[in-house]
Amino acid sequence: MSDPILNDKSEVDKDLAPIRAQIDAVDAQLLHLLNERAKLAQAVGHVKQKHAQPVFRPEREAFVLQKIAAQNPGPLPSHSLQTLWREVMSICRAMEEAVKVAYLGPAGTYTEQAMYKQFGHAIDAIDCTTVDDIFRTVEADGAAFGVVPIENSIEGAVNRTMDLLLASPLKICGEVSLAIRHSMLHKTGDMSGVTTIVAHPQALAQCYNWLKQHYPHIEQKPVSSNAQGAQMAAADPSVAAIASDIAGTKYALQTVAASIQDDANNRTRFIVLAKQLCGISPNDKTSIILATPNKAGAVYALLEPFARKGVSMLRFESRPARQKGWEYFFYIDFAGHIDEQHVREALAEIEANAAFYKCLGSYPVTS
Ligand SMILES: C=C(O[C@@H]1C=C(C(=O)O)C=C[C@H]1O)C(=O)O
Repeated sequence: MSDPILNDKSEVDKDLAPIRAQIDAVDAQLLHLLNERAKLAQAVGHVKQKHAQPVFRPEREAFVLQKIAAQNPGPLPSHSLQTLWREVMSICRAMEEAVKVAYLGPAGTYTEQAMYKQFGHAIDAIDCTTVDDIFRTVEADGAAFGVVPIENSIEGAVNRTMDLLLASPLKICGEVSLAIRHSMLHKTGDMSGVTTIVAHPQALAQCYNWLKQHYPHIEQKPVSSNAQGAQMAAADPSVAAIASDIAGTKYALQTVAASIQDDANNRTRFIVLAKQLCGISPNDKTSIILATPNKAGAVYALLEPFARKGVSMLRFESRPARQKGWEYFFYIDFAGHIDEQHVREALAEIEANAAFYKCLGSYPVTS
């Protein structure tokens, strides 16, 4: 007697065979088209080389991603296609040259995730130990780009990044927003012998209530990155780390508890640093730093051209000024690009009246 399961299987195979043949044919077309695209990127690379132009053009990539969403006939969701296209562009870009990107390492940090989200994986990633190191590396041409955290939805601004932006000649040419989900990680998963929980101070703060509820008596120790904490936990079972599941997998740790951050909508925004300025994209924002004379109504008066010229402010942060004479530096993000007429006019007035003015750059908005 014939085996019904085997029979079924051959029935399934018979039904699948023609569809799989079509998939193979589509793959062959995709393969051809992807290589055609790569050859065009190579041709673009030659032109750029001739004119000494940068390989990575964030504004052009933003246009490509916008077109993908606008022309998408479905059923694939646009955001998935955009993720795919970022990788396609990354691979095509690498045909011109693999761009060097400095990030806050070691491997397994959220900054690494943000970097790959922005640049795709076909890059030359350089891990740095501090935010200062990233600025220095890009300033010294050790990398064309740097990715650093700038603000978290719970903890607010990353002060070191803010302070370095004030002094550095580097420009902002992109931003990345990432959902931050922390896990409690341990070598075996058995927390009974754990005496120390390590993480970046921001991660410890983002899990404050959860830690108080679950491990109130275990000492918390800040380290320079969550991935460094994960490395420590991998080497010592008396240490547990708070980091991403990606870091957990990278360092062969068990997840004791997932999504332990106090706010489910915990997000961090990262910026991309470079020496190059970014052209106009479909949707831009601009970052500036200002200081006003210390008198009543000065901030209001200084920013009035924004209202008059129809420029929308997106973010307003202040940092104490260390120099004498000014009380605060104001870090302002607003909608628009410095090459747009109304923005240029508003900024010219603001610059003329400010005690201090610095433009950090215009760059594509990303969600
Ligand atoms: C091909 C280019 O170079 C890079 C790759 C891009 C792509 O693959 O679409 C787009 C912008 C650049 O970062 C280009 O500038 O057009």
